[in-house]
Amino acid sequence: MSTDEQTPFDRYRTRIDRPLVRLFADYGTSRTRWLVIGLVANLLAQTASLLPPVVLGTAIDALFREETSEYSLLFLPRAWIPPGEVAQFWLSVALIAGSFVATALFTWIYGVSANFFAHGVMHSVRSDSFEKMLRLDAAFFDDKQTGEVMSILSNDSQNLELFLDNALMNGVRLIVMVLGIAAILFALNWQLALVTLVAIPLIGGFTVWFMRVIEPRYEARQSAMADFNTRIENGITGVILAKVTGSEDYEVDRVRDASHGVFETTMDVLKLSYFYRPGMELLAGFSFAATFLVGGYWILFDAPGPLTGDLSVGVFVTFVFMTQRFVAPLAEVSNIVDEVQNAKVSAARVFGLADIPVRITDREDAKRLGDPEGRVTYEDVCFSYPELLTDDHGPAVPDDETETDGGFAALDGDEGDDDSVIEHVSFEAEPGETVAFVGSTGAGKSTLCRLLLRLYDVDEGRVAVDGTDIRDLELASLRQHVGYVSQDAFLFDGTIGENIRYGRFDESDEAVREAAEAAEAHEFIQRLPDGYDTRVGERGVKLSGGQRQRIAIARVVLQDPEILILDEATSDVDTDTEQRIQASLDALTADRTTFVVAHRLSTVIGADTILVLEDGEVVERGDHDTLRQQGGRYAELWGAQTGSE
Ligand SMILES: Nc1ncnc2c1ncn2[C@@H]1O[C@H](COP(=O)(O)OP(=O)(O)OP(=O)(O)O)[C@@H](O)[C@H]1O
Repeated sequence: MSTDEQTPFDRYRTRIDRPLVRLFADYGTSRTRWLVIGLVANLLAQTASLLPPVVLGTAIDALFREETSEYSLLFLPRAWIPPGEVAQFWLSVALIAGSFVATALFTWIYGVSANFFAHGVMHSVRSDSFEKMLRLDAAFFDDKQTGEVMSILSNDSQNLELFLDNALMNGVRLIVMVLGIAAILFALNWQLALVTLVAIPLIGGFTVWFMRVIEPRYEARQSAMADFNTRIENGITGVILAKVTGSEDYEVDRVRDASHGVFETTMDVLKLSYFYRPGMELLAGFSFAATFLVGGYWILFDAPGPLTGDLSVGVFVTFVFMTQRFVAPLAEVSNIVDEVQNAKVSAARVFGLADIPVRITDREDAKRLGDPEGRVTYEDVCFSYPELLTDDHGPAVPDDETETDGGFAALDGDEGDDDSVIEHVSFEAEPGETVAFVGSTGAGKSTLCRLLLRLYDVDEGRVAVDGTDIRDLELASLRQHVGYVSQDAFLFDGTIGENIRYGRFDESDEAVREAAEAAEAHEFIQRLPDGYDTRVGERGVKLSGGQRQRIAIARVVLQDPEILILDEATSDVDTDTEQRIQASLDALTADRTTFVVAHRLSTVIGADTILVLEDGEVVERGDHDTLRQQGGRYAELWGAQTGSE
């Protein structure tokens, strides 16, 4: 995917307004308790940590100097201060020790609560994003979206986590520190406080500028990361193809290019970050140096320049300590800004995914498909694959709220019917009948099957089961009654038993074995070292194509649906096995409505109806004998395959 090509994710992402506010609104509110406890504890921890320098300053002036002044503390009522230097000394010790203990205790409370909040939010974000991904229309996965989704689940989740547990709490700490310190310094000596705090507006201005210029760079980096993930994903999935075509160098170059994109965009971010970070430290350092210079001069000589009054050593020491205390959190502003910016972009991507409308879903008044008889009707069905709109096709994002196509547009539309995959197809399959789709490659056979599963919706006409439009049925109940064995039988990493049981998780071992027997799979499974407990490897790579297909057939036998789709279900097995499977398939399909897609016409001889498709249109229909006698396209195909006239 080139970076100038916008994916639906990009399109919905750019519409997200204030993503971090939405993060709190959607995910934070149910966990406010933890957030509030965390914030309060953080506040108390930071306040307690400010006490020691104040107590130290007072102790210096009231106890340790020759000319002592009165012992008074900003936060302690005068009546609570004991008379006598020794008692005051012990009070100081107790206050300093107590504030360290309080800081430790509140830091622990805030750490635990803040993390409960942050990780709780992340848990929900991750699970919701995955669920959303799984519920997206099949058409999304026709495009290269996997890398994007992977990025959201890993990279973006991590960014949000950093924001929620680091940036948020450090931000609060920073605000408490700066405000708390400013208040204390102003109360102690407002003139010197002005000198110390003069850097604050500069720091603020510098930060606002930085946030403005860094945001587009973060977006570019995130996008480059997603491109890279997509490339890697593709590279790993296609590793065998790359090997057998000797294209390793080509793949490596493509990944290298994508990686270089990540490198360049990351450097763009870092160059600016590393300008900002030392800049911030310098400004904070100036504040410290200015305080030391002005305060030191004041004590050594007299109030400098326009400043007036006295400055005691104790107050000066408190200033020096306090200024240092706020230099450190200020230097952290850069990290906080980094994390906030990253999180903004990531949250927008998370909500970009969340906002992609799902078109193929249950209608509000959808009916459950009970125990269907299995009559299937296609009425004047037209279909073309939806295209995820790019700029060439107009905006994918609905311009007004009435448009609900979810960023899809059918390819035909205004551009004529050139891209139509199915054109005005009508037929009916009575319960228990077998209908075969034959025709040259790309004629639309598999597409017709996918329409019955509602992986896509028809553009015109309707597909009905027992007379009800499948768009009016609950999707799950429809799919429960339609079994599907496709050309490329997919297996999950897991055991053979688990794969047969997939979708019917409660079935007994006995039922699994019977299903395998019906699919002619039991024999080879038994010969495997761990039988039904043998792991099949990622995507089932440890099994042959034919073995995978037989497991997929066993899965559908176990499902026991009223309607069955066998889309080249036996294309990967040898003729011998095919004949054996065919016998069991015949038993399986006898009383079910069955759709068979097959290139080997010998497998469809027994079908009640054979539909011959050409470019999405039914050009011939009838049973085997009728079609052979017609001497048309079917007879031609039959002749080519069998060598007979
Ligand atoms: N997911 C998709 N997105 C866009 N176009 C598709 C998609 N799947 C198939 N097509 C196109 O639709 C047309 C019909 O494809 P389909 O898979 O239905 O053909 P088929 O008759 O089953 O072919 P085969 O015998 O090779 O399996 C083809 O032109 C194909 O390029």
